[in-house]
Amino acid sequence: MNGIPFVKMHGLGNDFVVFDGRRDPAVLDLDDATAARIADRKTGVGCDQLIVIEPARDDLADAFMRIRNNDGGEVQACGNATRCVANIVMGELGRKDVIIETVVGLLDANGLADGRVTVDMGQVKLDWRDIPLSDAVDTNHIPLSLGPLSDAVGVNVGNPHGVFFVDDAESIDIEKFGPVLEHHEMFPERANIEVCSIIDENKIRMRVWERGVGVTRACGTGACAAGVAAARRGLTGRKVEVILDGGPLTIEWLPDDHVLMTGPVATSFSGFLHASLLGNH
Ligand SMILES: N[C@H](CCC[C@H](N)C(=O)O)C(=O)O
Repeated sequence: MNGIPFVKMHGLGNDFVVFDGRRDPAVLDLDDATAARIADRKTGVGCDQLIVIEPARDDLADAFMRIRNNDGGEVQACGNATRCVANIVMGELGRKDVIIETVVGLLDANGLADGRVTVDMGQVKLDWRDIPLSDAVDTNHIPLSLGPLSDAVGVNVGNPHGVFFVDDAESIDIEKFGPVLEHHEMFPERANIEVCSIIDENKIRMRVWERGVGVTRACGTGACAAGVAAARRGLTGRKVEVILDGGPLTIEWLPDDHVLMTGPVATSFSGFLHASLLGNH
């Protein structure tokens, strides 16, 4: 069978096509259009994010992870994919602690006995300039409202998030409000939009509209943003379980502003990408 090998993986249903650019240089330096073609759920393999594992640049890292959304755009962070890539690298190296490099820094990952993976997603940023926002506002109360959503919390987890709290997250038409908020002028780099309801001081229900993708079953960086936002508002403690459409993630916001995310990894299938999808006819 010819073609470029890939592995189809997911984290709570947030799904990925994972290529190994260390072995297949043809998948290095993909352009946005090619990435979108591969991610297309009808004529490509189909995924929320397209991931390419590359050789590490930093001597401390075991591998570099490049992340592209379903729309082909390259982004800075993807928590669920980080667990999947870490799981691959742990298997290659035969150890449970690995370091995954991204465009925004080094992420420590640790494999647990139950098969889940904990990733230190780095230090969250809370200043308006770092979200980023277009106005110098208090990021704990962003003056943004649309329909039933108002008073967002801005959090950067390597990527931008706008977190809204409501009484019942399930009742919000996120397909209607998500795209408008994703592209709102308040977010110069657009934003991932989370809609959350507090179950108790240790548990949050969250749904997500992802930048460059749409509604996904789970978003690791979004869960980190929701956990931090809830703690900032005094709605929960600093360690919470975030219940996503696809299942739970455990999030802990440490005193040094690092955020730990723990969750599962799953592999669906392996395959071979036909060269025509790479634009090589
Ligand atoms: N699903 C990913 C988030 C991808 C974020 C991406 N949509 C962006 O544009 O930042 C996660 O598990 O963290």
